[in-house]
Amino acid sequence: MSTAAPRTAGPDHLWSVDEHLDDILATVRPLEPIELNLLDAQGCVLVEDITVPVSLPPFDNSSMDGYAVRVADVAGASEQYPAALEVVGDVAAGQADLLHVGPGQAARIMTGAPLPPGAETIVPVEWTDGGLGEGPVAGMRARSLAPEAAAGQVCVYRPAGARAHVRAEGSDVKAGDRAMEAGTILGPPQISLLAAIGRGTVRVRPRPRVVVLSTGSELVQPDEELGPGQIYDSNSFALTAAARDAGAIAYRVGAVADDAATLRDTIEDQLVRADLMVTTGGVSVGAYDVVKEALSYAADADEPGSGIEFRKLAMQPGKPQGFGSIGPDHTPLLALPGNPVSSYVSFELFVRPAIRTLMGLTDVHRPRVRAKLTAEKALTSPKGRRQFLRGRYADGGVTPVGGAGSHLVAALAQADALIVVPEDVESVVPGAEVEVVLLG
Ligand SMILES: Nc1nc2c(c(=O)[nH]1)N[C@H]1C(S)=C(S)[C@@H](COP(=O)(O)OP(=O)(O)OC[C@H]3O[C@@H](n4cnc5c(N)ncnc54)[C@H](O)[C@@H]3O)O[C@H]1N2
Ligand code: MOO
Repeated sequence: MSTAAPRTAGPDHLWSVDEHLDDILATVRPLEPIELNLLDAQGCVLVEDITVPVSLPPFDNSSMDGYAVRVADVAGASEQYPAALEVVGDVAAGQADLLHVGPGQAARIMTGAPLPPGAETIVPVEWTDGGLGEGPVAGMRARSLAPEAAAGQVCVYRPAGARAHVRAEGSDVKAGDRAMEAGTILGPPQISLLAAIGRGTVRVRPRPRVVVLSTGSELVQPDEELGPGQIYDSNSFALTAAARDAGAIAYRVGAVADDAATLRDTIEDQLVRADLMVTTGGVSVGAYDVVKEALSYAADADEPGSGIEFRKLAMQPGKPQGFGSIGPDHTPLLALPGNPVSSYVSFELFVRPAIRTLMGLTDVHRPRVRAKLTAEKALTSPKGRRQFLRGRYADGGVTPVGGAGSHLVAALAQADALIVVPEDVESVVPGAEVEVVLLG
């Protein structure tokens, strides 16, 4: 059950970081599972148990290029007294018609090829003369150079015990075994196993589709000319990248001008491809703070809990925030503040866990560690605010980069961690232990 403050908390209620996060996580639900092609399921959470349909390996096969022989025929073989065997032909990987290896015989065999009937063990080619009669060889001649299959006689210089260099059927997994459990996150090794047992599709929770929309009439897209008073739109890029990093399929919508009707239309147009919407800017108390203005219409009296609520949080940066749901499908929407550091920190603390919850992941938060503060002077923090300063973490220590200003994107680009200064702490001296969020 959520410990979040009720939606009716009122405009003057100062929300804690935890209350706001709890409210978001109590609202956002994992997406419904779908069947996806294996590679489209990368990074997704499996929702079915996977049973192995066919053993791996499916048949006894050779782990070396060499000769398939009978144990007794090579017992006691040495360079001085080689065992001379009649070569009956080749067994290549994928070959269906297998030769029979009788007493005194050998079949030239390739790695991965089935152990032919009659053969009991494999002698690597390096332990033989390769059929050339000129002492030990380093390998076989390429098929392009010697297209005829092996024939004639081979001299074996070493004995081999029963089933040496044989990979037994089912030695990896057996038919009927549980290969993977629901809840597994599909990384490359898991995708490898699924493909190996013949699964082309799997049932998973899909990646959420996240639409990122920035607002502000001052914003210009990169590569364009800056006019007076204008700045480049960095938030929509930063947050689209962050959404992808969190596991989402992210769509960036370039900056929308500070006009409530345009913003409303744009949001409505985008809803069709969104499991989650993120906006930046326009949530403060200015006359042009258009997100607040545009989304205040969204509450639906017939749908308790719908609509976007704008709040003040006891944190820095990231004080003004909006959260709620919008549109016929009650798509969750997080309205983040416009200052670039504020929007990025807010994303890390609130949007990333929401995306990971939609994916059905249980571990939705960035890892946190304790670290020793390395700094020339004490850090200061406003009373009653949880502060998230940018820092660099290494070897159990953390060093602040840049100041507390929420416009400092150059310092943000140097940071790999957030230093957390709790609400009741106004100063942290160098050498003190602090909590650190690792940004990965
Ligand atoms: N009188 C008050 N003013 C402000 C308060 C307050 O409590 N009282 N809160 C401040 C805090 S804290 C924040 S954070 C900001 C939040 O403002 P908005 O969310 O309304 O954002 P904007 O006003 O649109 O922009 C703020 C700042 O960030 C720049 N910006 C916006 N979008 C982008 C973008 N996509 N890329 C790069 N930079 C962007 C924008 O130009 C502004 O400089 O409000 C404070 N004010
Ligand atoms: O909260 Mo604002 O995000 O401090 O700059």
